[in-house]
Amino acid sequence: MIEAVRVSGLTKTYPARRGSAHVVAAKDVSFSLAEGESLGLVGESGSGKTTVARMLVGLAHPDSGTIVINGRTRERKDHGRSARLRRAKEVQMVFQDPYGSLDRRLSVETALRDVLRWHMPDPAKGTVRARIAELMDYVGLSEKHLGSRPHQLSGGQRQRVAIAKALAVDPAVLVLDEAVSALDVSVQAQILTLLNRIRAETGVSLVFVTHDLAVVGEVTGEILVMYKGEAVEHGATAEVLRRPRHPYTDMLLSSAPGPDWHPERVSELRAAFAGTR
Ligand SMILES: Nc1ncnc2c1ncn2[C@@H]1O[C@H](COP(=O)(O)OP(=O)(O)OP(=O)(O)O)[C@@H](O)[C@H]1O
Repeated sequence: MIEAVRVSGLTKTYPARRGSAHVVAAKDVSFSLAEGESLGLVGESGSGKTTVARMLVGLAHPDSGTIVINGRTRERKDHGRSARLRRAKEVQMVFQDPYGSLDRRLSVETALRDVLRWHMPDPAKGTVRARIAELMDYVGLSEKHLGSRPHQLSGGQRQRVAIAKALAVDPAVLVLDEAVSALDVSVQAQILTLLNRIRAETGVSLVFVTHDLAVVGEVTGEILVMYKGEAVEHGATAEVLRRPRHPYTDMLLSSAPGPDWHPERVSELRAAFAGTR
């Protein structure tokens, strides 16, 4: 099994601001992920999921700990064009709001072409066009969408374009931060199916950040549950969802609407969990 990601002891503290104390957003978080596998990072709002995701893609820097992707340890001093290109091929991120990664002025074709040109300064004739067609096919969009600008597409289609853009450079790891949270359930299901297919076909590893346990059950083999910056439970998704060992996971499951949902259990579990801290 080839390891795509190894994260060890990641810690990140945001300094105190006027009127508020410092925040330990991530504390000693460790996990690894094999090529072509997927990991769910779950927890309530503020539990530190996004902080870990941002550190993975280099948008935030850990105070301590290491990130190794494709066998290379991330160095803070890595900058310049070649370092940026290399990092882009290591890891890409898809956000909840596709406008975060899509320029409203650019057509789908131009957006994809720009990324590909950046990575292939001198492509052989027809290579870029062929790769655009391949990417569109991957994400289930047709040629007629090539001329569309983001606002002319549906939310699901925009997210497909954001995924195509992220995949354009053939990254080892794709980090998806609440990438389907804003979509209708039926569109969500289509995008999750698409991600499963892409993972199987390309071998890309997925880190799926979400507060939604139903989503995590659909697309991840492993789950890491975060609470106040710490990883409180980590295991096979099916096992953790079926038999959570930590009271916080139990609480998350009980607060997620589903066939076994017992709202009255939430405050009980919350109190029990507070007692374990
Ligand atoms: N740039 C920042 N400056 C100061 N504090 C921050 C910053 N980013 C995050 N935090 C704090 O760090 C903690 C973890 O935030 P983070 O966004 O990682 O959590 P999350 O689980 O992803 O939550 P959400 O789902 O709401 O984004 C929170 O208390 C948050 O307020």
